[in-house]
Amino acid sequence: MAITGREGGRVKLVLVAAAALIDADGRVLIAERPAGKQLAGLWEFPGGKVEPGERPEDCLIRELAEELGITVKEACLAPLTFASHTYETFQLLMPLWICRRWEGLVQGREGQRLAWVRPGKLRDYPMPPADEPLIPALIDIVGAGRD
Ligand SMILES: Nc1nc2c([nH]c(=O)n2[C@H]2C[C@H](O)[C@@H](COP(=O)(O)OP(=O)(O)OP(=O)(O)O)O2)c(=O)[nH]1
Ligand SMILES: [Mg+2]
Repeated sequence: MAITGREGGRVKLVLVAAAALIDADGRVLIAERPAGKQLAGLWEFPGGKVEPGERPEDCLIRELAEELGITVKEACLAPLTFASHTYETFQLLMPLWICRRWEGLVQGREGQRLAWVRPGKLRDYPMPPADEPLIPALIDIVGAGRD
C-alpha cells in the first residue's frame, strides 16, 4: 500500500501561512477557494504558500494584501495554533495567526466569496480537512458567539 503524502519515503512538506481575521463583533473571516484550484468550493483561512527564502510572517502579510487588499503590521499578528495534515500528495504544515487590526477594507481581490462567521458556526461551512482541528482554538480565544 502506498504511504500517503510520501514519495520514496520522504514527505513533501508544504508550509502555508494563514490568518484568522477577527472583526469587532467576534466574527472570523473565511474565503471560498475559487473553482479550478485544489480544494475548490471549500472555505479556508486567507493565506498561502511560503516561498523559498521567505519569512512566514512576510508571506502572510503579502498574501493578505494580494487576496484581501489589506495592510497588516507584523505586530498585529499573534500566533494561535497550527495544522499538520497529511494530504495525498504532500504534508501540509500551516501555522495560523490571529489578527484583529488591519488597514483598508477587506475585499475578495481574486473573485473569491468571503464570509464573516461566528466561530461556533464555522462547522456550517465545508472546510479542508486540515482546518477542522483549528476550530476549537478559535472558539477558545474568541468565544463561540451568539445565535
Ligand atoms: N490558505 C489556506 N490554504 C489551506 C487551508 N487549508 C488547507 O488545507 N490549505 C491548503 C490548500 C493548498 O493546498 C495550500 C495553500 O494553497 P493556496 O492555494 O492558498 O496557496 P497560494 O495562495 O500561495 O496560491 P497559489 O499561488 O499556489 O495558487 O494549503 C487554509 O485554511 N488556508
Ligand atoms: Mg491562498
